[in-house]
Amino acid sequence: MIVDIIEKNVLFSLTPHPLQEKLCDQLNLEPGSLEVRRFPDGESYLRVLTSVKGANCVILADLTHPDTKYLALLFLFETLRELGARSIGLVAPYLCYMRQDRRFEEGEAVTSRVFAQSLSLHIDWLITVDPHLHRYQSLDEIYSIPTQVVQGAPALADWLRGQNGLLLVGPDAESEQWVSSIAQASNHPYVIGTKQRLGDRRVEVTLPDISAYNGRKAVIIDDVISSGRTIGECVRALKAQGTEAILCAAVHGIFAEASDTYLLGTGLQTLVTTNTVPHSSNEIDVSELLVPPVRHFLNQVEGERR
Ligand SMILES: O=P(O)(O)OC[C@H]1O[C@@H](O)[C@H](O)[C@@H]1O
Repeated sequence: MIVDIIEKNVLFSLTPHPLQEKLCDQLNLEPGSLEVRRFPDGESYLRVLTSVKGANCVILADLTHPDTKYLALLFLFETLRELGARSIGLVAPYLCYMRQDRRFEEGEAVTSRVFAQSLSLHIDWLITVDPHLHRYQSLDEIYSIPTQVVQGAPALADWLRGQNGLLLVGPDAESEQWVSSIAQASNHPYVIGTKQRLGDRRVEVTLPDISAYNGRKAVIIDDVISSGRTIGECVRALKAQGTEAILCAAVHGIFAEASDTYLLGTGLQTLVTTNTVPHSSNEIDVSELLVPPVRHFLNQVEGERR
């Protein structure tokens, strides 16, 4: 008997995401349908409404505020498996729990490692954009599944390319990896500041003397904006040196505790982010950067089947 192999690739997302439709269109994925709600006691209800028997499932997840979303995601992964999904991959454009990458104080949980170990138990592959790799060299140090990292820098460089008279500003040593590659690709000079973190919402940023770049617009570049204090401090330091035209472009705009409102109050003229995290500042689309790695993993699974 000859049995036809029917390839079925379905994309699910627990919450609306700006990349959902773009990825379905560009990768020819079927949009999966879910019923998700909360019971009065706060527990999650989840029902998969699309048939997934034999299908490769791609889950697109906004992992900001992960503690409120992670259990529902686990329910989704395990239910898809029970319903016969052939493979389950996760596209987490923003990968949470990457910043606590060591035990800074005795007794602290190294949450990046615990989270990675837990996620690795439920999925076959993971794709993310610019994870906060600071003390880890690669995701392989904490994830035991195949992973691919997409760099947001080319998308930011494209946005900056046609603009003249800019000075790119990285708030701290960590940001140099992104800022230097964006500066090179977009042909703008850059400077890097020094940051001292004094608490969750308290940082101090010092910038080098930028008088040689008088008259240029400053564009602060960072990977993630959470409390917004790093960017806010950068704005303050730029203003102290007489720079008034200040823009900010970041990969992941989490904007915790309405820090977008706080930032616009600091005198920032423009604030743009990529669409890794849904927000009104999402001017830079990264969908095209995500297509090749998703295709890679889907082809790999299909290759194994044949
Ligand atoms: O200052 P907030 O916005 O809270 O945190 C974001 C900053 O903290 C760092 O880990 C990031 O690279 C970024 O510079």
